[in-house]
Amino acid sequence: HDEEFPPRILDHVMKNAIKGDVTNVIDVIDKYCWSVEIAMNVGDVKGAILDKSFLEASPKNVLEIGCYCGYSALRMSRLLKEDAKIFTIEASSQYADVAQEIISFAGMEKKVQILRGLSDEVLPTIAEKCGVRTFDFVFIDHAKELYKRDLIMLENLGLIRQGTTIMADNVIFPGCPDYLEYVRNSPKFECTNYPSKLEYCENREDAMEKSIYLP
Ligand SMILES: Cc1ncccc1-c1cc(O)c2nc[nH]c(=O)c2c1
Ligand SMILES: [Mg+2]
Repeated sequence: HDEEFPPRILDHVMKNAIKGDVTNVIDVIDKYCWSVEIAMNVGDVKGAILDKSFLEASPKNVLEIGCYCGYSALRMSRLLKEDAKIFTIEASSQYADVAQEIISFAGMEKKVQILRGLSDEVLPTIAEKCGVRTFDFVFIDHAKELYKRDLIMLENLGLIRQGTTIMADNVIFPGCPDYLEYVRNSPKFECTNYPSKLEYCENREDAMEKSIYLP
């Protein structure tokens, strides 16, 4: 991916969005990505699917794996209930720097905490570091080859509980066949597929997969 997109979107947001207005920041990012250049945000169409599952779950503790520029963290933060929080893991310090700026510009820095590092390095200590026992909602949107490994890690570390909702982006494109096979064949997960399109595209199929953990 174009390494230079993050600084460009940050600059565009600072110049064109309303400081402290999270809905406007989201809208400005979507308009830019539809009109100027595609970026790997979950986007507005799949974002609406994420919103709906998020509201149904009404979570207190939220985990995101793959923050990128903070777009999906902002989408979820605007729907958070009182004293709820989002913890988002980002391995790229360049992405994390930009995400921090965008999240702060939108006024959501108290609701979203970025954890810098690789998911398999952050997850083992996240409970005590963040003062969280289990997560109520998890959004997986990082590298497709790590989805299955990280879900198994969440289970083994006891970071998900009876009823936790796990949403996964890109289960068609780029696609994560081993993850899908794992959750759909496991008796511990109730899965629902939401067909959609790749962000900011009209003609490429993608989908989100919702998995409710029922151990
Ligand atoms: C945008 C895009 N274009 C062509 C090929 C792949 C992608 C793409 C789309 C996404 O939503 C992604 N989400 C998380 N991590 C990714 O690597 C990723 C990549
Ligand atoms: Mg994605």
